[in-house]
Amino acid sequence: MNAPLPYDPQRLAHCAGEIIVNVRELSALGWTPATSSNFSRRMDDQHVAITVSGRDKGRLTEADIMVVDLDGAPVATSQKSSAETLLHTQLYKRFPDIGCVLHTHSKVQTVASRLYAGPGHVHLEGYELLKAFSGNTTHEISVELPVLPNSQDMHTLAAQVDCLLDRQAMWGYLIDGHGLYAWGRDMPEARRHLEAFEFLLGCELELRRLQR
Ligand SMILES: CSC[C@@H](O)[C@@H](O)C(=O)COP(=O)(O)O
Ligand SMILES: [Zn+2]
Repeated sequence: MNAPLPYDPQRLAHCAGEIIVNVRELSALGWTPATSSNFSRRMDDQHVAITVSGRDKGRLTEADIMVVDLDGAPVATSQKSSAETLLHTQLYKRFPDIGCVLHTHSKVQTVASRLYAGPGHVHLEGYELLKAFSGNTTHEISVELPVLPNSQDMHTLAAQVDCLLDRQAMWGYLIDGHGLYAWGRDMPEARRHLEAFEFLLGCELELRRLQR
């Protein structure tokens, strides 16, 4: 007889459903080219539903979502989780109220990451849409979106993210030449943050083009 699962399978089905529906829409926008991007949802205080590595994110089914623990180790499966699992689990481990992490590779995000890698951040100021980030109530603020150097070593990247989180509150970061990470307490909040970053980065790129 199989050992009982250490998590609630109905909770996994719910989280997988949420990921599949939302990621299909993000993919239709062209934000997940060539199997890139990864997505996760907290299931409980010890388990995370996350995309299996290498899958076409525009065609996810329940078989493409697996469970890892907060250290990123697979739970009750031999599937291989996202190559960037550690960047998800570090956020769930650090912030018990974070419930969803979304990572995409849109062209806007990738171009912006290249242009702002030098300064190491994108300065966003004066936009009404800054109110899309939870905690902000006015356009009269500024948000610094960090840009980290890319690495294939997730421990190096995670250490850089931890350093930033020690210094500032944030809802996302860019990785140079790579893409964007954004998160929130649940799927709608994470998605709102992701869409707000995408829109604001698009505005900054457009302004640079017009001011040339
Ligand atoms: C297809 S290149 C992109 C990958 O290297 C990676 O950055 C990515 O976002 C997807 O990796 P994955 O292991 O499928 O989660
Ligand atoms: Zn990636």
